[in-house]
Amino acid sequence: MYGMLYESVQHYIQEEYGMETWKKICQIVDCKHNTFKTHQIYPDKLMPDIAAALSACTGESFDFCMNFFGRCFVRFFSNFGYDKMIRSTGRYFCDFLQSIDNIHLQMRFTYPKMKSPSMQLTNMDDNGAVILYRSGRTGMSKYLIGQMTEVAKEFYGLEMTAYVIESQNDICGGTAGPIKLTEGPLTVVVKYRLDFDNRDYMAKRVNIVAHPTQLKMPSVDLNVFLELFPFTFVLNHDMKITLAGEKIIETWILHNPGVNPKTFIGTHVMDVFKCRRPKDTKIDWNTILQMRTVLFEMELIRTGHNRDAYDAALNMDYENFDEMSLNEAQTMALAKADEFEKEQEKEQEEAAATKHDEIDPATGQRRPSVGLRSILLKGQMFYIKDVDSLIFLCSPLIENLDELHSIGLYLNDLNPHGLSRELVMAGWQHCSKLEMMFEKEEQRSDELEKSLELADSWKRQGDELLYSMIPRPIAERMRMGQEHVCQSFEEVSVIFIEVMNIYDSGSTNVQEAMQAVNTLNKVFSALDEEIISPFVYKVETVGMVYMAVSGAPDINPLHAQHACDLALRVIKKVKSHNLPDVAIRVGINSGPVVAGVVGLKVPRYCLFGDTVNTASRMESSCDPWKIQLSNYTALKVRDVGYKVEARGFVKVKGKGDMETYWLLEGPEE
Ligand code: HEM
Ligand SMILES: Nc1nc2c(ncn2[C@@H]2O[C@H](COP(=O)(O)OP(=O)(O)OP(=O)(O)O)[C@@H](O)[C@H]2O)c(=O)[nH]1
Repeated sequence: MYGMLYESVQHYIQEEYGMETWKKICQIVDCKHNTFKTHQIYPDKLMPDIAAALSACTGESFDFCMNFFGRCFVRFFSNFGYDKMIRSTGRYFCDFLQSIDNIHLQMRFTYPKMKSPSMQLTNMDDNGAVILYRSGRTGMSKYLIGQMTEVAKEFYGLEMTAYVIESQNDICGGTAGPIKLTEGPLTVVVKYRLDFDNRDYMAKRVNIVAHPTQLKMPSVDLNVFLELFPFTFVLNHDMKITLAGEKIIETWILHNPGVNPKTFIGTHVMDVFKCRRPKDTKIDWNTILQMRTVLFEMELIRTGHNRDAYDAALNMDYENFDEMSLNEAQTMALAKADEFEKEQEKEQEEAAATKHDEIDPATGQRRPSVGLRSILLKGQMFYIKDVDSLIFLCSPLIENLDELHSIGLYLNDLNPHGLSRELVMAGWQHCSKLEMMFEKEEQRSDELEKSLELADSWKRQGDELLYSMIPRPIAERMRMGQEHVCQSFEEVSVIFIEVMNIYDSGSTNVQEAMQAVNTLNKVFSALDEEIISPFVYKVETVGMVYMAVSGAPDINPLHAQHACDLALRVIKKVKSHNLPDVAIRVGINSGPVVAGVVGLKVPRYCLFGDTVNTASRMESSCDPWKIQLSNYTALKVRDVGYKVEARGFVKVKGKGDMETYWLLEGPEE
């Protein structure tokens, strides 16, 4: 189903139920589309699925939601200017109800793959009307009620109530899908009673019938009709073709080269035509008599090329074949047969080359057939009392020049007074203009999608950069506009790691400096890989020193263990890199700190307090490849199974003698 219907649903759900509800619905139905493209086709099941999800989110019934979507569509398409089309269908609501099919037919160029429903008015009275809806889609019957209710109110100022009189296959559809009792597509048929004040319309009809001065005119010979409408045909009570215009016969021969031309007259209409609209209509005398306001679409059946039958029609005797003895018609027919034969072979090769499933899985729509198109006649069935027959007054529905050619017709075949020629030319211009517009729109929406993806990736990179400078929870709070103030923490564990023997600061050798940077980058990257948020957070690197903390900004009672685990992991990891001469040493201390973001240009998350100073001293007074813990930290982890060894008293700058410990191992796994 075209995206336009989904755009209206998304627009009004966001407007009336809020963005959060829409996001929740997208989650429930697993819809990945940020936006719906008007002219793109999406799976039909999405509509009932969204209704079921909205029903779950709001507690409204499924029918209420589908009705709401129908009303949204009418309100939404007014933004596209289609309201003018609705208002121009007629003075009264009944005029509109009789034109819905035609409205969709006008949309064929804009929505070429549209599979619109058919609606026909079967009865009307002062208090309303009865309408018959047919569709190949399930779940839309309440949607239609919403549309008609909204049109009656918005465009005709009428309060209308509608209810279902009888229905067939009217199930809600969606992911569960329609329950197919028989093979082939499901046809939904629903008969509605519409109650509204219809007195003006009924009164108008009486006046028109009663007043016009009906001049007594001589009756017209039916053949005149057939000249005026060369694609017309006449049906008797058995629905057999008794008369037909020359163009429809000629087209039929063209499409059935192997069949005797004379068999067209006298054949049952359904042996040479398929009734495309209204869908699933029983073609018998009484039914058709009731449907004289309905627009029919009849498609000519093509039996394709059949050489043997063709020759029979030409009663050719190939044994004593003498090209010179052929008459003109036979020569033409023979040439046509050869031409068709070549075209059929080419099409069969093309069809084989591009063999694909009949139904496009993405949209559930039937793929267009390959090869010659048959002709579609659109018109109305009129009863002519004088000859007690039905006449199908119609014109070919041909959208553009390509289709005209594919049917094997020319502009001259189309009756000059009809609109078919204009339709073809307009369609052709319209199509080429529209194709250009579609391409532009597709380009624009693809560019939009790309720029959205680019913006997303920039945002992600920006976030990563930000989180590398400021812990995520702090950054999120600042992004919400919360002023970040300093925070004090009762107890954290601060870890200092220094990379040793990496560079002689007195050296002026550029090569050595670059080597040192590369090695340092390798080591620091290895340390970064061991930082597991939110247990440990990297605070900064200053020179050869890497500083981390556990217990801030996310409070963590196991901060001492997590700090020791990190230290043990990094010693093991850096050792495994076997970098020549390089060593590291680690110092850890636990205690209170104050933490906050400082600076505007390059904001940094910093820790303050003596705990930090002491942790730094634990590192700067540590031996290579060792982990030195302050007394407080060692006692904390020793109680939970970490192996520590007393180092004794160490003279620590600015602290005097301090009792410290080596960390040997983690708790038994
Ligand atoms: C005037 C502007 C209108 C436009 C541009 C329009 C266009 C469309 C389009 C594109 C579809 C989707 C068909 C597909 O994707 O195969 C559709 C379906 C539908 N339209 Fe319209 N339409 C219009 C008016 C109406 C009105 C006034 C009604 C009824 C009151 C109506 C009844 C429906 C229904 C019930 C469907 C659902 C499809 C189904 O049941 O099979 N439309 N329409
Ligand atoms: N990387 C880093 N080091 C810190 C931080 N706070 C303190 N230190 C270090 O911890 C050690 C002890 O700090 P203080 O007791 O203030 O010593 P100081 O006199 O400022 O500096 P020294 O010259 O090292 O004695 C010093 O080497 C500081 O560089 C910090 O936030 N980041």
